[in-house]
Amino acid sequence: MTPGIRPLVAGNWKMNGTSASLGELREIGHGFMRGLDADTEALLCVPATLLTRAAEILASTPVRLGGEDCHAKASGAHTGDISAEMLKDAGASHVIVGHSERRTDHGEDDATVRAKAEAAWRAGLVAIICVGETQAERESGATLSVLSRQIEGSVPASATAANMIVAYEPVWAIGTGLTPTVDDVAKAHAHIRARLAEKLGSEAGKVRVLYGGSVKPSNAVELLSVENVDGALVGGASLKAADFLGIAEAYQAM
Ligand SMILES: O=C(CO)COP(=O)(O)O
Repeated sequence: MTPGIRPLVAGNWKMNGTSASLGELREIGHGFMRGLDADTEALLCVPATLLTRAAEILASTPVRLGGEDCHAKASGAHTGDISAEMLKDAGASHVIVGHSERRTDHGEDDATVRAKAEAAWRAGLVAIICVGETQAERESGATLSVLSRQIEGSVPASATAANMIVAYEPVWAIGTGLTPTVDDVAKAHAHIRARLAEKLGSEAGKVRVLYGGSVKPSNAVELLSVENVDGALVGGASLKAADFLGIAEAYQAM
């Protein structure tokens, strides 16, 4: 945690969820209304097909909604793509950009990610910019240099703590059940904070830096109590209300 930063527990449903999953979403909303630590913010990033209904369900709860990606343009001839403006219109306040699955599956590079973050701001959304090294990069000792390059390339110079969140997601830890050691998480997050400070000055001290990659209720306290870890970006465990609420409860245990 970072003194003065309100932690955020964010879910990323990825390409999961149909109307049958809305019950879990409702339960998550109720869980946060039942008084989970008021100092912890909650966000669910869901497939665009669910946003409108999710917005209705979560309207009376403190849980915010996000998209999982956006196009860099506001509108136009881009079949199958969704703009930040459309996400906003459907009820989103946030959008994930540069997730490693987008970088890999769709060949998105840092410049694309930066353009998407700027598109998010144009639409009034908060951009959650993801960075993280692959297994091979980790094994070759390149973790910190990869993070430097991604921060340099993906984070626009006009980023602020109000319009951007950074998520450190080691690619090898996503969906594998593997997590870095607490020491490695601390080093990566301190490095990200330092690179942000070079770019954004004192504003960097207020930017939320989330950890993502196999976060679950049983490891949440350990991972979320690391210095400079200001919350979690949760994949698989955000699909079940009990698991997601269990992770959010980690902050009450601190
Ligand atoms: O990619 C992630 C969140 O964006 C992490 O996914 P898992 O929590 O399933 O490892």
